[in-house]
Amino acid sequence: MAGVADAPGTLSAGPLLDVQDLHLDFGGIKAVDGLSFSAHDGDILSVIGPNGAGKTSAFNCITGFYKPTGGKVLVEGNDITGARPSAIAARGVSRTFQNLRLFGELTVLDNVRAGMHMRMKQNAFDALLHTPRFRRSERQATEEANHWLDFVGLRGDRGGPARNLPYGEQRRVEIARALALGPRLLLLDEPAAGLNHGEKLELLDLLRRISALGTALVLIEHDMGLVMQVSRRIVVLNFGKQIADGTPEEVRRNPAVLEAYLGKDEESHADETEVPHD
Ligand SMILES: Nc1ncnc2c1ncn2[C@@H]1O[C@H](COP(=O)(O)OP(=O)(O)OP(=O)(O)O)[C@@H](O)[C@H]1O
Repeated sequence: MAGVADAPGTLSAGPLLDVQDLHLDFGGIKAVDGLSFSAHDGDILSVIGPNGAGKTSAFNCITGFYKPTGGKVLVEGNDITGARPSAIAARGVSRTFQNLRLFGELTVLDNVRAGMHMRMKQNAFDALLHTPRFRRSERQATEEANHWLDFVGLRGDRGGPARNLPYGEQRRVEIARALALGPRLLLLDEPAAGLNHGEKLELLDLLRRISALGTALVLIEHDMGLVMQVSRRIVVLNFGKQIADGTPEEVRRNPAVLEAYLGKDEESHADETEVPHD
């Protein structure tokens, strides 16, 4: 049987991520109540639903921050259900958080380099003596960090503390840090939150470029304009239950989805981004 101890990178013809009948209960609250979906290389999939629908809880189960009370999560066919976040990250699963989790006092570059250390071959001896191997790998880490900061389009100062950057720039740094892990699968929790219109357009372009690298993206996002433009598929949750899974067009017309959002129309349209078609 496949397990967490299997060799990483096992090739499989199946989906990259396979979530099967996932459940998470908090006492009497069914935060996630039977979620199933899968994602393949380069996919862009969004998980949407009203506030409290269970989206972040589902992300936390997939990435090991919560232990699901039922169901399975498979990455490349390997069962990672309930594994520690670091073990899941080592499988090529990276994420960002709804609330930024940068090290504010560290430089922008160091924040991104911090994302790489788990895959760098260094030991305490190398670091202490500043061996040629240590210096080489530090140089390589800096080059890679700069590459990812270029990739996300960071304009601000890379040598200063991360907290000095404007909010939209900090969000880019968080994505650069997640990319520096070299993920096969990247989960982004509300990447457009707090961004202005121009920044949302840049985010849309960035998401497409990440997907073009072959990395699968799963987003939680409230901005329906962005979701409808960028997603290949959309999974809809309401009160923990999965009420739809389909293309943007299918989901837009689904009566259960319309009902879940009924009365929230004005609110959801208020932050809608009009983004150009291809
Ligand atoms: N740590 C927790 N303890 C108890 N209940 C929780 C906890 N985390 C989430 N919940 C509950 O689980 C349900 C799902 O919450 P969750 O944050 O996953 O929803 P969400 O769809 O991500 O919402 P939002 O769009 O507002 O971020 C809610 O009823 C919430 O109150």
